[in-house]
Amino acid sequence: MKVSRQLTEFPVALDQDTTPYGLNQFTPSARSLSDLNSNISNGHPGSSRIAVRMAKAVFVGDVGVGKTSLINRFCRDIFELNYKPTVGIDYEMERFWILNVPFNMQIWDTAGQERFKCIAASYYRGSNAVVTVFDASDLESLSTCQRWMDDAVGANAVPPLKFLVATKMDLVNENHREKIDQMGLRMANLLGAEYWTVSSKTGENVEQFFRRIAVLTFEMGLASEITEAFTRPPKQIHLNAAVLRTSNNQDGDSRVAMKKCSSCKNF
Ligand SMILES: Nc1nc2c(ncn2[C@@H]2O[C@H](COP(=O)(O)OP(=O)(O)OP(=O)(O)O)[C@@H](O)[C@H]2O)c(=O)[nH]1
Repeated sequence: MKVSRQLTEFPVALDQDTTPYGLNQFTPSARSLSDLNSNISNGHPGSSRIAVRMAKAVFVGDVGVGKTSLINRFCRDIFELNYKPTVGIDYEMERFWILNVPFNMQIWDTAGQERFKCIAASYYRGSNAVVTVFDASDLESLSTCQRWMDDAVGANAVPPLKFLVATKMDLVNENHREKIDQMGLRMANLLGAEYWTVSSKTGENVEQFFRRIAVLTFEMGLASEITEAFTRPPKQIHLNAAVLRTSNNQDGDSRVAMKKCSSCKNF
């Protein structure tokens, strides 16, 4: 069962750049990815005391290309033919369980309309993934993808993962698919992005696409934590309340002294 909830208030935009690796620097191994893929679900495997991990994905692209429809298909399993423009920005949170670890994906749906650009752009920071969307039945929307991607990625000190998504594939004639794929792939290569084709109307590839974002951002977060743990100075290791300090005395013995952490009331 998928858990989805919409917040009535926007949480504060993440202002920390927590992602140290971009797609170019970090290529997950096929084995670890398949392991993760076989262990990912949107359901609850049972209660867990493990801390919830979090990632932020931002969707950008021209007016009416299908950003909201894609998110709605995944989060609510609905599709509406009536076009309702996004005003400013919208937000969804989706819970995944990966290897029994709870993982929340913040999904930020930005407005394609130029007049909302400033509002939307203020939410680009702290993204772990940027998804640039174009309409496969209107290739003019492909030409603006580089600008959307550059703007969203450029707001992050740490490069996020990049995805280029062709929507409305149900409107594309079979004979044109190859041409769309060629053009989409060429643009994706230029952007350094992973390329996907989806249809929010039929649901084609939608679930797989979001799982892919979840798996890659989760794995990237872990890699980041591991790197941080191994590069942290060994002389200061915070263990909840205590600060353990290792010092060498003149005889070369290693001693461990416990010091009260300044922020801790009880020790
Ligand atoms: N046939 C078809 N129509 C789609 C698909 N995705 C979106 N649409 C239609 O395209 C129109 C625009 O979709 P939205 O999802 O609102 O587009 P958007 O990118 O969020 O637009 P803005 O909020 O203005 O930026 C709507 O009428 C949708 O029904 C699709 O996969 N297939």
